[in-house]
Amino acid sequence: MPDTPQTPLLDQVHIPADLKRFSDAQLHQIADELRAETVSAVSVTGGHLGAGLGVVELTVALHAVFDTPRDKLIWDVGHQCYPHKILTGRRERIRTLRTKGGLSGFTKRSESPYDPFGAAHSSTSISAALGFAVARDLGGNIESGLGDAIAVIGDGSMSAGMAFEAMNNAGHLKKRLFVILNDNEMSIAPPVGALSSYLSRLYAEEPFQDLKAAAKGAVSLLPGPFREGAKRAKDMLKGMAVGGTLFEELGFSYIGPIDGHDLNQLLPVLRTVKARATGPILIHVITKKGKGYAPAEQARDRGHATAKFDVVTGKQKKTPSNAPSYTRVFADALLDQAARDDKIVAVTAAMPDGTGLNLFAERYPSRCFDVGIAEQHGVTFSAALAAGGMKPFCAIYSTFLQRGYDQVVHDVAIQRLPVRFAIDRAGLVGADGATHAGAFDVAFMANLPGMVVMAAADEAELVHMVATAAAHDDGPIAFRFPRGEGAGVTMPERGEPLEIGKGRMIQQGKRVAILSFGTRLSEVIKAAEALSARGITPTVADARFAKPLDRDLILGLAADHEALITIEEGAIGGFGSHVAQLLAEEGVFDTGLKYRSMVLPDTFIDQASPEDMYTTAGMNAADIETKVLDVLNIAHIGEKRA
Ligand SMILES: Cc1ncc(C[n+]2csc(CCOP(=O)(O)OP(=O)(O)O)c2C)c(N)n1
Ligand SMILES: CC(=O)[C@@H](O)[C@H](O)COP(=O)(O)O
Ligand SMILES: [Mg+2]
Repeated sequence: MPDTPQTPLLDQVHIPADLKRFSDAQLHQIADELRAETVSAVSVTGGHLGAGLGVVELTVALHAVFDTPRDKLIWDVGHQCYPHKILTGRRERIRTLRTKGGLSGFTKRSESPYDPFGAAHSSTSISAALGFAVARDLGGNIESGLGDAIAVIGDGSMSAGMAFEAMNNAGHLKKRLFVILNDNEMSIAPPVGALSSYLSRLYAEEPFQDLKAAAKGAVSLLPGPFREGAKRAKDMLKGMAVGGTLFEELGFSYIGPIDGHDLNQLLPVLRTVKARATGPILIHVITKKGKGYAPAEQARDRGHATAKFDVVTGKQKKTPSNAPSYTRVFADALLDQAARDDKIVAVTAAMPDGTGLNLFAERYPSRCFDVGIAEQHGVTFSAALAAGGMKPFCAIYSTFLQRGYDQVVHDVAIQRLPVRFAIDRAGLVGADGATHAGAFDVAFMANLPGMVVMAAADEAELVHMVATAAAHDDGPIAFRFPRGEGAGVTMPERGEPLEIGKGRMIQQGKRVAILSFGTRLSEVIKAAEALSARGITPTVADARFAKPLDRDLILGLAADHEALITIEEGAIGGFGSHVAQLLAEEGVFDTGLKYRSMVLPDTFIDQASPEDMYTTAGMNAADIETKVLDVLNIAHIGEKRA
């Protein structure tokens, strides 16, 4: 594939309506050009590549047949939407994907009227499409108009409970609605579970589409070529009982499987359903993740996500790392614990590589469970594993754990079951932006009675926290750690369980104490060094625990200092709120203590590098220094930021 693609037809497409001027044969060429443009753009920005390449033809066909933005096209997750962005007026900015001030890597309402519903977490598209269909039928009125509603959902995302909740509701409401099931036999990792096997069976039987259509009398819904095949199949079917697909049982008409890379199939099918559908229809398309770009097709994850790369060789341009990633440190520490305790089991919700549990699965296949994109189930499953005498480590990104929150409360915390939550991607994550920020877990975990909540200040601490969690049998426990590489500290040979609810002193100083929870500690230390150079040496401590709080440490710091500042990589309502509550309850504020809490601001921060995002959040060393000077009333305005 060339580095700078020639795109003579694509150059004439500024909005999707332009596609309607081209013949079907020309649409084939546009699809080829769109694929090349997508590869070229992602080579510059990095990002989600494979999923977009797999839906190039589908994107062209949907936009050529339907009338967006009046028709609402809703991409599940949204990680496959780069070709859609190119066709919907954002081509000029496509090489800003996932960068500060640039295009989001997902669909986003504020970005374009062609993104009617934002996403980034999976399995929401059918609910959203149904909502638009119902709003349309009830006379809803929005600027872009309300036409058809089309959800495009992948086979991995289809496995989540939410998708089936929506199918159940849609089948009942019988609204005209289109669900395109984009089946590429991949999630981020190979998909798991019975639904995945079911889908494979659906298309393993070649004449299936004909047989099914004939059996259900849906022949008239199919375009010419299929109709003939179906009639032939009907003859073959005489006397043969064919059961409905799962989707038909849920009230959908089922069409497929069809080849999602063949516009000669996609265009007539979409045109037919657009002209004739009255109720909910599921169109099952078969595609290849990474289609058309060999390095993606051949990658283990089919090019799911990539760093910047060289288009010709496919070689990724990764910056060399100085320390192991937190994820890797967690994975190794867990393996170490698991080697000594055969009750330890691990649970991931479709993120084996992202959580590092792929290593656990390799070593202990029968003790590792990928439950698919099913965080709610994963949490309750872990709760029952704990109830059954196992020691589950439930490894879920902070942002995705939000989806399993009632299960955390109802199934884990209320029953005081010792589930160990390994919360990866805590804090601001960078290019994935606000949807993936691990901002809320401290707030939503630490308010639960009986939940222990820890944050690792560095990778050595993480090893100890894994050991602490393994040893903790008296109720649930959670530890959080960020995306990316560790601080490069000396690693302990082995993790040692920490005393629950005890922090540690880092340096003793005067006047002001900074109490850090999590990996901002390195910024705190930088700030402390800068302040020392000014003659103010702060006390620095690492809280380790947000729940239970180290009361002695906190009350001691409050008693011995004029001011106390807490800092954490989380939103309002987290560690700092618990500290404030303690100080208030103990009457410490009455004694005149100056208290400040540094938390993420009460806004959603758009994508940028994590460093830039923390600058926006006002949580880097310079901000901490400023906070200290402010609280001590030391004049500095203009001086530091000039
Ligand atoms: C609730 C939730 N859990 C996990 C993820 C992480 N994730 C993003 S894409 C993806 C795989 C989706 O697979 P599929 O829907 O088949 O799309 P494909 O990438 O194959 O096109 C996963 C697990 C997510 N975005 N949302
Ligand atoms: C789309 C999605 O949700 C994932 O692919 C996510 O982008 C992975 O993030 P990490 O790169 O932090 O694993
Ligand atoms: Mg898939």
